Amino acid sequence: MGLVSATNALLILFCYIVYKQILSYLSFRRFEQFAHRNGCEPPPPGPSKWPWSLDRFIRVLRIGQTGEDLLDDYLCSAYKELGRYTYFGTGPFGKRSVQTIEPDNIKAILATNFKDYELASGRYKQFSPLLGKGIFTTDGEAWEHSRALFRPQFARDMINDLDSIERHVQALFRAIPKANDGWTTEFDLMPLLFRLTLDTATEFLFGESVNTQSSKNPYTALSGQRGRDVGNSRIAKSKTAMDYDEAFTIIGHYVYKRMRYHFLYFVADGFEFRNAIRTLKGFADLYVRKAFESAKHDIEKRPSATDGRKEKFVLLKALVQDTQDPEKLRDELLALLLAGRDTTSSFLTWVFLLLCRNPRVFNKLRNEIMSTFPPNARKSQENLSFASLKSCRYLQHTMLETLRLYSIIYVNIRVAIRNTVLPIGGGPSGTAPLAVKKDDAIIYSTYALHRRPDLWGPDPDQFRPERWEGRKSGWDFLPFNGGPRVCLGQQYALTETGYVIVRMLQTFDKIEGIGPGTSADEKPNKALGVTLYPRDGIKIRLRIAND
Ligand code: HEM
Repeated sequence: MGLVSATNALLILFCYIVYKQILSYLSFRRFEQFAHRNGCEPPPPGPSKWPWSLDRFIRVLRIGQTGEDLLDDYLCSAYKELGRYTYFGTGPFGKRSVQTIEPDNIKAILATNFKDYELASGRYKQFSPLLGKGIFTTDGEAWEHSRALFRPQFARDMINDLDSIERHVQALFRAIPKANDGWTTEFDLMPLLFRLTLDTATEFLFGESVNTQSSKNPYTALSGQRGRDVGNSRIAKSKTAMDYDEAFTIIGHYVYKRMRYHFLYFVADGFEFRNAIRTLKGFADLYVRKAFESAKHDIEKRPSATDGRKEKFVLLKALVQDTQDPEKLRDELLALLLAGRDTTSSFLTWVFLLLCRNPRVFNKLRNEIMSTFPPNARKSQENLSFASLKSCRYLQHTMLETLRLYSIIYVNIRVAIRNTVLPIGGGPSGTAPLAVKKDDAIIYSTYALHRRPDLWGPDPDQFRPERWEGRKSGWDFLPFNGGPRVCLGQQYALTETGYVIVRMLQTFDKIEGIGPGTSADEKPNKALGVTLYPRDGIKIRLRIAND
């Protein structure tokens, strides 16, 4: 009896496998016909030598030991080796992918054929322990809903509130250690910038800053203040600024590992990761509680309280009106916080590292800032606005050049949800369209795109803001992505970064590099996490300006 049922089970399994093979064959036939109908030709295979690209997979896994630069030595060099900007790869278990840095192809994925793609299910796996189902891990109606909910937060008048940024910039100035010789002492600017953006992002997004910079020592607890502000929760009392800082960093490391480990992503897990996630979730819970408290307060409040004035949009309030589910609310808040904090701080860090490595640009930019925004600090604040920052050309060019060289979200991925076509990259000359099969992953790196010599000139690795003179950016420059899912915080990030640069250069007139990567003859090491940032921070001294 046992033998009969085992034989039956084997037979069923065999039939199932045959059935799946037939389905797969038919689907491939349909795909080939689709490719033929659309005049598509295949792209060249990638540079891997072993089946399923296992050699490249192992190389990525071992990058920590070999010391290779994942972006320069692995990713960009593959395009150089092949002499092509689009190639086809087969990953573990035969998973198909197209790697491309053709502007037309990226435009097709992100805009023209947007409906043919979704965010990789891989992203959900990599981020889900932290973000759950937030704007970064959803597609379709759920994503549209979140985006519509957030959009009013990014309107021009919301971004233009530079007073609140100024308060945090003042806290940054106080945190910079001064010596008695008119210079600062040697210090690492990076952690201070990361704290600055956590403070500004929480104020901008949630109406109340965590003020990590304002405690006497930024590494000690801030719980008293937070406890009072957001209700005496246990979490508020037990966590410190350092915890949050560290939690963000730890999570960044794990997300990077999970990306590198590909289908083995679940191996990059453990107590440290889960603990960091718990810390951040606790952090977001402070704001969830605040949102519920203020919603309750609004219900109790009499309607005349607004005095007929147009009420300011308050994101927390809008979120609470939308959902009463605390977990959903927390997922949304965490997604926004991660988007707002790590990106802008990484961007600011690269700006100052590049200025430090390029004294010529530093001096030119400072001269332009000092003539555009009068030197008197008080007056200069009044002159600073979204519009005046935009009109300071060399400032804008310096920011764009930084984003070109160090694209903060350095690599991205989409998955085809139906058979579709990419306009370029197929055939022997690479000019034919190529067919994309349902479930194929399209991987595009803006880091590599921004360093293509045919698009950016013979010196794509050089920091030269002047290259932006008279240049209009299109699909060859995508630090904020493009199409319907373009970054919501783009203008906010550029305004905040421009503001911080102006205030720093008004206050300090010389920058002297001390740590690794701060001089022009030494390549800075990169750290890849959720964002791309300098691995060694920026160890510098600054001279306090007299003008
Ligand atoms: C230099 C700073 C920033 C860079 C380089 C950047 C880059 C990006 C990129 C590349 C995406 C697209 C991700 C994807 O679809 O795969 C994105 C999306 C997004 N960003 Fe930013 N970002 C920055 C700052 C900010 C800030 C400050 C905020 C909020 C305060 C923000 C909020 C968002 C949101 C909500 C999305 C999701 C849009 C959607 O999926 O519809 N970003 N950002």
